[in-house]
Amino acid sequence: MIEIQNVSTSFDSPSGRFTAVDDVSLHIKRGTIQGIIGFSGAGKSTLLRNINLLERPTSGRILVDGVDLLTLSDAELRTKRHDIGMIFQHFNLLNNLTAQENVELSLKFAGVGKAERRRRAAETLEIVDLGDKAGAYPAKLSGGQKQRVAIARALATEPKVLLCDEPTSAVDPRTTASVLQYLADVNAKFGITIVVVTHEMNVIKAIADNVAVMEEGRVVEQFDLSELQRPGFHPATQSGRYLISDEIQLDRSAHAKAVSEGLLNV
Ligand SMILES: Nc1ncnc2c1ncn2[C@@H]1O[C@H](COP(=O)(O)OP(=O)(O)OP(=O)(O)O)[C@@H](O)[C@H]1O
Repeated sequence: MIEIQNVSTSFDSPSGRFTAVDDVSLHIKRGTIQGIIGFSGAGKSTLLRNINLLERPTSGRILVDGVDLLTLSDAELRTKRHDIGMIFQHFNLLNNLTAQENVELSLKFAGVGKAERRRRAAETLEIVDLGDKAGAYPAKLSGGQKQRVAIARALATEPKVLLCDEPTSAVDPRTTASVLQYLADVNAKFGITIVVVTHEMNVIKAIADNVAVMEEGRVVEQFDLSELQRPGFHPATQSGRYLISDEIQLDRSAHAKAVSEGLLNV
């Protein structure tokens, strides 16, 4: 589904060229929830932003559904990005628009007509249980509600991939569980492939199928969440204490059902 091949991303800095992502290769299977974890500055957000070319890699290839994004024209890339939704730590909603209008805006950019925009935005807000907040401005919403509007906005164009950059870092622990539950449900219901960047292992443990550990721009280790008890983890994984974090309890029955029915091939 997502093939990250030998991707490097460098920036100019006052002290010279700085490599934020250093020769990373990662294969993310369709329908899985892939976690990316690491300390601050490890390159996680840059790698995530490489996937939709919000940050263009300096070298390497990014394939989404077999399409090499770096070969696309600007117009082709704009169209392809409708398949790749994204949510951010600080929600990135427009404060002068209502929840409904924020969601409609992404549909407008996707070229959807006015009546259809209205219908689809209302429908998508229902998915995150915010139908009753459609007319509310962001200032009147809690952090969790804002993130749910952001999820609705990302889902409105019916993406195949959802990129999540620290989706729960700006909300309290109880709201974290609720936001993660919506992400888990969206994955199970629509088979959307999700990539979650976080520095919190309990987030990864709650929803991810696989995790990649980043350190200094490199993926130093990848493992399946079922392997947590095995010995021999990389020092970065051990020093991050990623193996012993607290648990967040979610209802994963929809996920288990989707796997047993073959909707999700994890
Ligand atoms: N546009 C940019 N220009 C220059 N340097 C950048 C740019 N974007 C990121 N960096 C640098 O690249 C490194 C990796 O940043 P990145 O945000 O990807 O890390 P991260 O693991 O997501 O960290 P955090 O958890 O703090 O968000 C950092 O040192 C950062 O300062």
